[in-house]
Amino acid sequence: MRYVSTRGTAPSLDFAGVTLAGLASDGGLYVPERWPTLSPDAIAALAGLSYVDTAVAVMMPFVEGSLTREELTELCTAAYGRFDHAAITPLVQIDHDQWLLELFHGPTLAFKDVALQLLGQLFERFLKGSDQHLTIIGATSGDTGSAAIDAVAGRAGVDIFMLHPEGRVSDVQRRQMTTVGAPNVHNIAIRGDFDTAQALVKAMFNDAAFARRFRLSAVNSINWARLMAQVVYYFYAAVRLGAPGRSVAFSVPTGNFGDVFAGYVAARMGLPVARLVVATNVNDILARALASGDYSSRQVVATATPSMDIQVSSNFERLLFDLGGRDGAALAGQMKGFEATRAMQLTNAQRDGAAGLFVGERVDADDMALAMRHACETAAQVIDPHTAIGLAAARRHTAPGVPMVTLATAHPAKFRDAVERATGVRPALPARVGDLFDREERFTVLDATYDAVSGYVAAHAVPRG
Ligand SMILES: Cc1ncc(COP(=O)(O)O)c(C=O)c1O
Ligand SMILES: N[C@@H](CCOP(=O)(O)O)C(=O)O
Repeated sequence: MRYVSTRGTAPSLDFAGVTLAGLASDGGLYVPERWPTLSPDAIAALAGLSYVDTAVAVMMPFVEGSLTREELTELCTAAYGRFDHAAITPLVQIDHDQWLLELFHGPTLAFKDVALQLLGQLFERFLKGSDQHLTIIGATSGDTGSAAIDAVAGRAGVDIFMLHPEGRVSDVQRRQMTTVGAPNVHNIAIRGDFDTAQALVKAMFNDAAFARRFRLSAVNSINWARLMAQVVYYFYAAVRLGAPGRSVAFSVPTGNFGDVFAGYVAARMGLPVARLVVATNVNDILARALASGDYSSRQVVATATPSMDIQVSSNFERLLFDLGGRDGAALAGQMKGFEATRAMQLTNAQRDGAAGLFVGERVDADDMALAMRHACETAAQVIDPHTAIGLAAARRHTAPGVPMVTLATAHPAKFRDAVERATGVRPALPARVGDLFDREERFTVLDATYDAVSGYVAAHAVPRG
């Protein structure tokens, strides 16, 4: 499988190449040159398979040329060996048509582990025998950071620099990042919001001199391998609910548009997906874009769902590319315009294409709290605030007879204060992170400027040999 950039001019790469590169050299994002498909018979054959076997069947077409089936199986077995539920991503029914897909049984208690545990394995595999040192730079609104750090902490040949917005992540999220003592982990709290952190990371990739000096790589969902691994659980859940004979709808709490884009990929691969509900908090750029075509970024508002406090959704570019006829030059122009003005209008093809599958829903703080109480009272489920945004949106779009699956993206204990405020229940931290509040924190606070951040990375990273 070859991969092409959404902005049309970066060289096409194989799977190993895109995994190590992260962002394309023209500033675009890599996507497969075509969508592989699974026939209804192949989807039916997934019934009863373990998570690892499902993962191998779904991901194999994407890694062809870079990994054998045996190698992929080995990497998936190692990646999912640290999850504390035998099903890896179990489904929980909460009423007749509503389900939760629990994605938080990995080491850092959020859906990010599903992809990042695999990405850690992939980095090790693709760097084997190379004397190149990898400098991973990433931005997090809380969950990617801890999952990525867990995946690469202590690994030889890799340093990770993770930017988070100072004071805008939960105490559990911050400590999961800042109490990891491994010397290859560098936490940076920036005086700014997540969008600024993400822009700084992209600026380092786009700084040709900087990118020549260090072998940069990405752990954010700009890295294609992240999304590929997330496609798997859409198949795993839908097959358990009757696919390919029955269509299934998904509601996805959304920020950077990675998780829900993985659902789009599953649909492009042939999974019968009835609807993808793009659930946002009041930072609703995506809900507005899907409703009116107006993709214009506003000031980020801090909410009880900090991981979704995002106004520039990185992966939306991948959707616009695919729906706009895969015209890299046109998309590059559209994105450059957005970068300059923080506003753009979707084309008719992009709007109409999205309308067939996606629907956007903005959920405010009151409806989020109501959804948390509803899950507690009717199904005895304590859910985290991000999942509650998804559930509230799901309940507005459930059609009789079509199973609606809300992606439960984080363990409620990561957001104990918000859960307690809404439900009166204070979720206990699972034993695997039990001593989090006894460990010493280590991070550097920097101004959100390019010079401050790139200077810090340059001073601590290992240059190319
Ligand atoms: C708990 C949680 N829910 C939802 C999201 C949004 O996911 P995405 O950025 O893939 O849209 C995030 C952050 O990515 C998250 O950490
Ligand atoms: N919510 C995310 C933001 C980064 O998203 P990513 O999926 O692109 O890594 C987080 O938790 O950091």
